[in-house]
Amino acid sequence: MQFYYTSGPLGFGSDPPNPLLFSSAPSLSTKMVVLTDPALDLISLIRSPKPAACFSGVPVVDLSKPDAAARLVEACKEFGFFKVTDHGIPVELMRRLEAEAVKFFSLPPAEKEKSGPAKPLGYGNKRIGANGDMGWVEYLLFAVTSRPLSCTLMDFLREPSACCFRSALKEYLSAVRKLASQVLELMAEGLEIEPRDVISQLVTSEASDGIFRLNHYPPCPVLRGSNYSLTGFGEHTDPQVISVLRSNNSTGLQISLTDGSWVSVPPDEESFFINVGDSLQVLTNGRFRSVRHRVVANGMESRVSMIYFFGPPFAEKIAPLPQLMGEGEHSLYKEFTWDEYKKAAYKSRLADNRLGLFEK
Ligand SMILES: C=C1C[C@]23C[C@@]1(O)CC[C@H]2[C@@]12CC[C@H](O)[C@@](C)(C(=O)O1)[C@H]2[C@@H]3C(=O)O
Ligand SMILES: O=C(O)CCC(=O)C(=O)O
Ligand SMILES: [Fe+2]
Repeated sequence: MQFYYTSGPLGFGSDPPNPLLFSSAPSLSTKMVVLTDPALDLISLIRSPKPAACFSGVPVVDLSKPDAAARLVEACKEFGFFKVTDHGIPVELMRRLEAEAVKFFSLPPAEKEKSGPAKPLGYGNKRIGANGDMGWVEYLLFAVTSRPLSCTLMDFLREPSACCFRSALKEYLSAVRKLASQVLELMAEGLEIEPRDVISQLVTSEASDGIFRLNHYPPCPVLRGSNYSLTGFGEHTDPQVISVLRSNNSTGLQISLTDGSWVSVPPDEESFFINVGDSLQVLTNGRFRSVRHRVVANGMESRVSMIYFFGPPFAEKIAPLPQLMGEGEHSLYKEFTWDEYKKAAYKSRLADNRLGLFEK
């Protein structure tokens, strides 16, 4: 493959024909590629064609079944990850919000950039966080609390034309908040600890630090016809208690198993995927593992994901729940507040072992 360097913008799907493509040859290995400066970033994101195996073992927790609490605890211990079905949230609501997100991401770059750059909230494009991480992704990151949504909205969402986006977002957030409460209460039940809301109240109080993210991984024309892929969102664990993820029917999400191998999570647009975050690993003194995950974009599909990250109030102490500790059991972690952890997390790179800093 040959690379030529030019200057000019490297855009996403809605832009004019991609300037990276110089010839119409079908495979990456035979393509002549003209590189714009930002395309240098693209090279670092290209991954070799080593596909992760499609994993049929993702634990599925049917919330209507009596064994939900036990299954969920088992999944959190083994994988830190599971899929939730029979959750009662209408798929139409998920599709409504997804359609609004797609509309936003289809706007001309200059329009989208009015809501950016993400610092860390707002519209972001390829740059993830403030410490040099890059991914083939554009996104919107909002702060969401149980306070009125209007407190935390970006300008474009305040405009009368955004009323459908606003109402879908509001309804979706409220439904997912209820789902998270239900899941966290089932966790307490499965762990046999009281009160049942001991974990859920951490993330549903007025002061809880909730973040909502809409991610768009556009197709990448350079990779069409090749079996190369791109780093969409690099490997990491989520710092919060849990993250509730819903995506369209595209592949890309991968999780790391206990042996360090990566497997691909089969998509399911009608279900939710739950990640155990670092804070829940600490609250359970390591019984639950916070799952390392990443998104690999394949260049063909457009992936849209929406993730609600449930964090505790800033002043909350993150320490193992006393109800859970066995006799003589010590905390594996130094004491810290969510504020301290979040500040440290935001100084780290995506792939860093953030909890390592707080291990005893
Ligand atoms: C590189 C970074 C992006 C991130 C903040 C950080 O410095 C390390 C944690 C990252 C993460 C991962 C989960 C969520 O997507 C996120 C919003 C979060 O709370 O922590 C992101 C942060 C981000 O994109 O700003
Ligand atoms: O977009 C996805 O499917 C997952 C992204 C993710 O892990 C994150 O935003 O923290
Ligand atoms: Fe994540």
